[in-house]
Amino acid sequence: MPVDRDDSIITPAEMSAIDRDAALSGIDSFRLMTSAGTAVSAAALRLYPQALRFVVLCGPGNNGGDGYIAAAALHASGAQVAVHALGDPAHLKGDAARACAGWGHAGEPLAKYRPRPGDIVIDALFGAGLSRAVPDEVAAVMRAVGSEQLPVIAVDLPSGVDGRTGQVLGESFHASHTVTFMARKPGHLLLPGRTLCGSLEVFDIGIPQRILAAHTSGLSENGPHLWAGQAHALDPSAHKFKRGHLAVFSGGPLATGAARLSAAAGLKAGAGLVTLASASAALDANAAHLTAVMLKEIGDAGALARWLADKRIGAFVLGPGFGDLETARQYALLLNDRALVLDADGITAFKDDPSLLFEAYAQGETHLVMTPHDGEFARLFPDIDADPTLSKVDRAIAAAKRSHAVIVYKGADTVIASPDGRAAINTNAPPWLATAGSGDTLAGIIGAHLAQGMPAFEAAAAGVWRHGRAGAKAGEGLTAEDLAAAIEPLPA
Ligand SMILES: NC(=O)C1=CN([C@@H]2O[C@H](COP(=O)(O)OP(=O)(O)OC[C@H]3O[C@@H](n4cnc5c(N)ncnc54)[C@H](O)[C@@H]3O)[C@@H](O)[C@H]2O)[C@@H](O)CC1
Ligand SMILES: Nc1ncnc2c1ncn2[C@@H]1O[C@H](COP(=O)(O)OP(=O)(O)O)[C@@H](O)[C@H]1O
Ligand SMILES: [K+]
Repeated sequence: MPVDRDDSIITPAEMSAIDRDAALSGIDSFRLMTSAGTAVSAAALRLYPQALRFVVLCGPGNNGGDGYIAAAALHASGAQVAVHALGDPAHLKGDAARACAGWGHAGEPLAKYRPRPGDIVIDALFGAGLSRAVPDEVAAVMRAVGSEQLPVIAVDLPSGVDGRTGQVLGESFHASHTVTFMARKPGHLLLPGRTLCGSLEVFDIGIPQRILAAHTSGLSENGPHLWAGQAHALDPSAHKFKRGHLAVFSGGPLATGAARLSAAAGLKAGAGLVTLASASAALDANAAHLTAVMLKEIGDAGALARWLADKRIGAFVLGPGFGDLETARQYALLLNDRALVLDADGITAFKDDPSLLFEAYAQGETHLVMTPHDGEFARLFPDIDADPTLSKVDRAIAAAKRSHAVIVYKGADTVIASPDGRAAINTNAPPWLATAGSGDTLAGIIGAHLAQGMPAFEAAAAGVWRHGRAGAKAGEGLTAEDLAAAIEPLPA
């Protein structure tokens, strides 16, 4: 897959490796810093031409170095500039020391900064090098700036946000704008980091694409580049079986709605046929509500085993509203050589013995997609969930490797991860997707993709993206029924 800096996401560790490689290939690191700091000053002048004063807060590392460059450029443009430093600037090293010398004015200590109306704060305290909770002195300035509601332009990352995880280490700035360099870091897209960045600008400081490509791990923002070539335009000679047959398992008589939402979404997402498999007790309730979706009586594992002789059924969705955990376990194990989306109760069914599920799906190409929310994730992967050092991306990848499944780790920052280490962070989901039945709809869309023969990672990534688009199109106040109706065609 070609590496595109617009889609790629690089960790701070990868950024350091890129930086080292750039230096080895003869690129002058001070020029990179100059380029970075100048981009920050340009953003400040562009966004806040009315500023009475730019206050640049400079830290002890290269993030601070970018700050000194920005301060000098703002001063040269005639703006009023004040610099406040954390620690003694005499201890700065390398490029940061050179940038500070270039600024050439005596700065004030950070603790002496008193925010005043008309200030625009440039946060150059910590970037990629933040390694622990910010000191109390920094937290106090963050609170003071926040209570004055001053605009903050963050250099690389809002200080306090961990670039690898998006978590806040102690306290952080809430930026109105963030200028980062080269490519986005996970902390710009994962929560809560995403909400603390304000508008995000990625500035190309001149590191060549080949160096980026050599160090990216396969993490990107979710989008059509991930399934390019896997989503086929409709063949004029298509018939319904060619467009894929999806089967969805219904819950009991009082819990049939979730599976119908999945089934309706699967049909709308492009499966040629969708069949709802229902035990006899729920047949009447389902029959009364189905039109285009077909209905089949499947009451136990024996009936399912007989039905599986029909190889045209390309994929299954098991879990939404299903209820009966023992039967869910039996069905999931019977389906182990078929493409399956396991959601909700289908996931919970394996909480006491997850390895039973993982071993059943270990053979061949990945053909299981699991769609846990936080609670379901913790049930199947309690140790991964409990490890505070892992980011949401790390957790999803570790879970995918262990379970031999594509993991769709849901939430406002859904992460899709494959056992082969590929991962994507989704960014197009509006908050009103948090509504009952929204996850059932997602499972149906992914099921339709699997039924059409898309590989599991691409099917899942495209499903999450279409789900987000449908949410945006249906708009605030949507219900899960509206969501299915708003699913748009998949761009080929
Ligand atoms: N990598 C690159 O190619 C480029 C990096 N640049 C800048 O360099 C930054 C990274 O620089 P550094 O690696 O020096 O890292 P930082 O400047 O983010 O911070 C590192 C310093 O802060 C200290 N530190 C970390 N956490 C602390 C805490 N909680 N309390 C007190 N001190 C703490 C460290 O001991 C170290 O001295 C990037 O964020 C970016 O702004 C730019 O100059 C452009 C080029
Ligand atoms: N704040 C949010 N912003 C965007 N998307 C969200 C948010 N909260 C939840 N979602 C999405 O909504 C869906 C909810 O799924 P789930 O928790 O299984 O609910 P349900 O079981 O009611 O269908 C998931 O796709 C999730 O990623
Ligand atoms: K910063």
